Amino acid sequence: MPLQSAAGGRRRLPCFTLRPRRQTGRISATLSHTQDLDSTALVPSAAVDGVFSSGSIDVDSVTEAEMKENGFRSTRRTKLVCTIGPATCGEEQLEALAVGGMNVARVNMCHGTHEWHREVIRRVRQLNEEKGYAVAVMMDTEGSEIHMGDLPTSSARAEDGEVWTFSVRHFNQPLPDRTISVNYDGFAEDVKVGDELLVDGGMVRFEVIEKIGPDVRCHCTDPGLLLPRANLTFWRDGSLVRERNAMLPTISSKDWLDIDFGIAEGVDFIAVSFVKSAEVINHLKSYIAARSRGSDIAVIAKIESIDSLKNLEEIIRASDGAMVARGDLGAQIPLEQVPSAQQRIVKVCRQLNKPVIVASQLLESMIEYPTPTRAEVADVSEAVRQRADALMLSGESAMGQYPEKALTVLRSVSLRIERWWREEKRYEAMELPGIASSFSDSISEEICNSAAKMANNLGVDALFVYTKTGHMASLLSRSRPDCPYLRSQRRSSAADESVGTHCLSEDMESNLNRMLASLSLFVSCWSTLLLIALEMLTFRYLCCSPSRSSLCPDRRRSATGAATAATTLPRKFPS
Ligand SMILES: Nc1ncnc2c1ncn2[C@@H]1O[C@H](COP(=O)(O)OP(=O)(O)O)[C@@H](O)[C@H]1O
Ligand SMILES: C=C(OP(=O)(O)O)C(=O)O
Repeated sequence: MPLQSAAGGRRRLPCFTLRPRRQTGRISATLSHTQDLDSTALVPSAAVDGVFSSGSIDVDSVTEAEMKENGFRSTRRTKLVCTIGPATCGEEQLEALAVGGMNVARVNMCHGTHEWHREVIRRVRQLNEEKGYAVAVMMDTEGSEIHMGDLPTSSARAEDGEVWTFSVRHFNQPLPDRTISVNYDGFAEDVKVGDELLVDGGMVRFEVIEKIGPDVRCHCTDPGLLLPRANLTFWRDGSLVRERNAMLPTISSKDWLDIDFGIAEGVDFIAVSFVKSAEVINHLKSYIAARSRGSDIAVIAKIESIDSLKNLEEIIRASDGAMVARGDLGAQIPLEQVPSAQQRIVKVCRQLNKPVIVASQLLESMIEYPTPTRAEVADVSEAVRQRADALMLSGESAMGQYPEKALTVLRSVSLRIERWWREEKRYEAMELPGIASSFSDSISEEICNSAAKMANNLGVDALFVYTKTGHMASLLSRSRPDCPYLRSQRRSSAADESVGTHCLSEDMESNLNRMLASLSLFVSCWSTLLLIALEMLTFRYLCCSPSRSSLCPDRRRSATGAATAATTLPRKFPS
């Protein structure tokens, strides 16, 4: 369905943005698991993203297709992040991912040049503009990790018993045979003979057998594939050696240049690698605010180190979201602790109302094979069951042979588990401690918790939230209602109003009536659509008989200033 632009022109509007700053009046991408119609903010998980404005509902073309195919309640809530690399950087490949449900394109600054990343970002924006997708862009910083340099080929294989040299010398390509450059000058000084050297968290293992100046000769003990710029950690007597590494700044001078690039390119998210404390997040946020006034680039903290686990709550509070970066995390803590760390991070994010991405090796075997292992499917299912907001593909989409198939697996497993959750766990209470810092916030929180519960108990098709800042919508999504919600956000900045998006009236009833009329276009196949609407300004409970097409308000006001409304939308077309 072509969508009505805020300015009145007919065009498709990308849904799913993080912010409307350059695309005011369009739907923008979120990481929200909850799909909200009007995702102009980074909303934690649960709804259909889109904007209700000027009497129309704007959703991106993929969500629109999903709504038509699966119905409101079964639209996908789990957002999908794809790392873009050589396998997916072309226009056609990017479009195939967008069609397949990619919500966020991630570019990893560890690889590629600014020109390469700029071109990818331009292509994503162009797809949004021209074809109605709403794919957000996430820039991931390299961070101050110790890693290998580039390899002469896209990968190399280290075999059992082979001797390889890790060197801090600056080589001209091609590198000598079985030689790997290391980015950290202190490496040769820090390691000791007998240390264990883990590539990519243990995908390949070596033992240090000799140090010769800048060269460290190692014996391969666990063979495997070496990928360019893979992370390196070294272990001594069973413990990670991290003293020197822990002293490195979280954001290196190269990262600052990349961040400037990201700000200039208007990325939607900046993911910060190896965050150790909340301080760096606050610092980056101030930097972004100073560099680009009015910018709402969301800062995602990658939880991938012992320090980040130690300071988890304060880091998540300071950030706009978090990523469970299991690749590097698994190199810093024993592998068997990664699942419980993931569960903890997801839970803290849910509680603090911050979106969380579960990343790395979800479908690792699909780098080479067209079908995932059963264990990988179980891993994806578990992340969805934990109610993570988003799942991320890394090598599977960046350099794998089956990026689209991997995305299809993520999408179908997410949909299946979400449905299972709705059907089987319908009345399971959520453990959501209060997070409000004021009485009025507490009111919002209680309303949202109750509305989600009511929506689940009544089996409603959608929640409608009328929100000024997006806060109510975000609180609603924290409760992960079974149904999607539609967000009407009344924008208030001068910039927004100047392009005519300040379009909702104070009269909730008329907003709802207009929204219902628009909604009927999406729900032609259902007999009724039961809605609950929330508004903070006035308390109203609205309902209407299934046979009436407009709201029949049973209005009750209270001094608290909270509001809910429920209505049914009649069948529009014969089944
Ligand atoms: N921009 C790029 N250019 C080339 N290769 C890339 C790019 N982005 C990702 N890759 C490849 O995909 C793999 C997985 O991507 P990612 O998880 O982002 O990187 P890493 O594991 O190195 O942190 C990388 O190891 C690299 O081989
Ligand atoms: C996502 C991760 O980060 P990167 O790809 O930058 O190593 C990870 O370590 O899991």
